Amino acid sequence: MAFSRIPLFEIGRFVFISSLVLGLWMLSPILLRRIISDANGNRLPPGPNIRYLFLRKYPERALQAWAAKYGSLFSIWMGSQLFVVISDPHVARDLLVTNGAVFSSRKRYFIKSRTILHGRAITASEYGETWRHHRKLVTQVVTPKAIEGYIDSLNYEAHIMIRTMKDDGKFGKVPLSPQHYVGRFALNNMLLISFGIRTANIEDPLISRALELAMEFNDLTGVWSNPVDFFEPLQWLPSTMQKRGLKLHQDLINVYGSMILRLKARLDAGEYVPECFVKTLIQDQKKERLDWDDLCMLSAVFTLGGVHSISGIIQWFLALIPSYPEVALRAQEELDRVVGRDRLPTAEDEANLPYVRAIIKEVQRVHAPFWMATPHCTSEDFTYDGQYIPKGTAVVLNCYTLHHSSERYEDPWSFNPDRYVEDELSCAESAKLPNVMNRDHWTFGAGRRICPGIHVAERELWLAISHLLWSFNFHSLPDEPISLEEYEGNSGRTPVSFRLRFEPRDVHLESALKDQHEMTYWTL
Ligand code: HEM
Repeated sequence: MAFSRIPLFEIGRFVFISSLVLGLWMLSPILLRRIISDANGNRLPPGPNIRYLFLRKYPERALQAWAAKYGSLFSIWMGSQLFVVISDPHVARDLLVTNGAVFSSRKRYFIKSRTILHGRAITASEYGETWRHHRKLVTQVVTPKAIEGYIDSLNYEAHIMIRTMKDDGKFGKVPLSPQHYVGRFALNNMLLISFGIRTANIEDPLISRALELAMEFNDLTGVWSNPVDFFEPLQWLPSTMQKRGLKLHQDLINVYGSMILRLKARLDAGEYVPECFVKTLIQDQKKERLDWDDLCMLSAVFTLGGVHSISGIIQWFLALIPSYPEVALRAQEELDRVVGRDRLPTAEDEANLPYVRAIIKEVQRVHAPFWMATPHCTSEDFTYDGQYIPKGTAVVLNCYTLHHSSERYEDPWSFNPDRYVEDELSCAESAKLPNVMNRDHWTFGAGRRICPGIHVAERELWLAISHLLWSFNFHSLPDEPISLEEYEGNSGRTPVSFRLRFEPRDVHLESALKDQHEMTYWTL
């Protein structure tokens, strides 16, 4: 064998030199921080003098410690990629909003952008014409006006969620894991907007399949979780992550692409197809110059993006609420006073229920699903307050630190809905406040890439959480503690699976739901 003829000495020398090169590269920030500067000698924001290859679990804790040490704007290398991390509301506004023309691109992550999404799906698109076009296509189906057109369906899905939880929970006798029920609620809403359909019943196999794909997406697309994203030589080698990414790309096409083809066949045959996002995409395909990858990735990630995020926040609410019976009680008193016990709350009731609204905002603050938002990327060199941020730097919004700042929130580590009880603004309105210290939270990101689904997300969260509070008392199980520290997922976070008993508050639940049955709008 040729290999056996290489002297041991040569192998040892190779290992020694490679380790030395790698070691020097890992420590190169010591030097780079001294030599990288703009024309006026402004250096990079401060930060650790070592390159990291990844931070897999709970990266927000490291961000919190680094923000305390290096300040509100620090820099860090993940492998070959330079990041800056924003941990202050004023810096977030100055960079992401005021200078949005420079701070609104995306880094081309190897796993998320190149392997799974092929650079498509809005979230992975670099800043420019294509992104603008695709974002416009999405935005028009989720404007407040568009939502009014399907608000009854969102309301209906909230009723059905409560109904199935009541029935399967045998009136509070059988403990339930809420994941599947709230996941279906969020999925049905997105399926309606995207394809004009809903899953037929709680056993529909599409629910488990869609939730599985959303979970896999969250696991594979952590901001700092994959060394292969930041260390290029690994990209030339086959790896488990790449294999999973390729499979996920194919699975998304199999599930969502096949639905697109069926919808297109109906259109081609001149059959009735309800107004929905995918119908618009197909009809405008030529005008918008959308290829097959665009169609699949736009519709798949639009649908999937609105599932785990919304279902995650509802699950965090349910994980928290048994520990705060006084909060549930006060919300229920408010609901009973304003809505009464003859019907479930509707979207119109929201303005008259400030405490329920405050609970939702507080859950979004203490359990934002994306502690690091989705990193932006600079498209030009920029100098901010004497600190140089080169073109191509990835920019992380450190929501964990922002949401636990004692300058902005009194007693920030406690769950206290009262802090929002006077806040009459929606999250979308709050994001536009000129004084950022009054902004409610940063859960939906910031600037030109702020979540375009924010209006529909707010509507859904309101309906789901107000319906749950109106309907049930929530009981945790004595032998099954619920962790509020750990979570699943690397990009979007959801609580570790838990069970509760959902006990109907009284007999009124049964009569309020008596006309609510599973139905089908249209099938694909
Ligand atoms: C509670 C639910 C949701 C949360 C917390 C959430 C959060 C986020 C965040 C943090 C971003 C990145 C923003 C940035 O780059 O600054 C984002 C982007 C995005 N979200 Fe959401 N989202 C939610 C629901 C939805 C829904 C329901 C939809 C679809 C209707 C949606 C579609 C998108 C899309 C397409 C992007 C990419 C925008 C771009 O890159 O320009 N999201 N979301």
